[in-house]
Amino acid sequence: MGKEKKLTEACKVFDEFIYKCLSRKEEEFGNDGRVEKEETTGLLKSLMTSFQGQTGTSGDSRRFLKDTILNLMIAGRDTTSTGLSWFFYLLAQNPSIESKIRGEIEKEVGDADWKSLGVKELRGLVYLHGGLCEALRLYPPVALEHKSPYEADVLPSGHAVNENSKIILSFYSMGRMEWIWGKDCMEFKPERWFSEEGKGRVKHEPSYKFTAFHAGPRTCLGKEMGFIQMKMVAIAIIYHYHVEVVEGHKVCPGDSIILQMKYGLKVRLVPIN
Ligand code: HEM
Repeated sequence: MGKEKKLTEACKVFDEFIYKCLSRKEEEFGNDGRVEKEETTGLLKSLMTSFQGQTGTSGDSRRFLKDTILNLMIAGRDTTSTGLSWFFYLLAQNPSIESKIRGEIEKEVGDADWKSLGVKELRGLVYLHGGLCEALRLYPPVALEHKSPYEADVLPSGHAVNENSKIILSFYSMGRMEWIWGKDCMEFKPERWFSEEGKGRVKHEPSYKFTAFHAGPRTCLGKEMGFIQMKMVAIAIIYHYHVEVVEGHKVCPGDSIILQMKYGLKVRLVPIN
């Protein structure tokens, strides 16, 4: 019926797609299904190597692998794309920051072969890193979280909770609280993330303060990967284009688990000469 039927059909499409990818890789490995460690490149091959013989709770090793891949796809897709949309929206409101980031990219990356860009080169892009952190602070893709305690407990605030309590955390609100981020908490300010110890270094903020990736034992496993993906896309766009939001286009959050834009982000890309 309705949404449930659509969801069941969508799950089937996902499963078929992932099983097909698995079959292709299995063919590469030959009939005995063994994967030699030295040959392993890419995420799928790495997972297949590490999961050999493991079945998870399903008791089926192929299903376990499929579910893990699906989990990574769901966790890592809309979060990074939503983070990037809000980042470009904020850049469009702050063209001077866009220019500073472009200057940094030209200095640190320049005409380098884009395909060979690695984590080392990305580390030097502190302005870009600060800008992305600001976008995630002001518009965290996972804006709300809820948790229930395992057993009755007392929170550090003094509030008593029991196993039926539902604790709602608003990362969106926390990113905009003056007592956490200071008087300029509503400003998009990449400099907030510069270390005071030395030029060109990023300031570390504890995950219980910068909560976009959650904190504690169930913190995001793909944080570093998410930053790498967002930086690669941001560099490629900012280096070549100035981004303008189309005049009159309405930007506001939609009603979804992920803080997506209700009407998307319509932009005009103006080539940089
Ligand atoms: C801007 C990008 C991202 C943001 C803001 C983000 C945010 C989060 C948050 C808030 C959680 C906690 C969810 C919860 O407890 O209910 C989480 C969990 C998780 N994330 Fe991310 N994420 C991002 C990118 C990624 C990427 C790229 C991957 C992997 C490809 C990934 C994999 C995961 C996984 C596997 C978990 C579950 C961890 C666990 O429960 O033990 N994330 N993420």
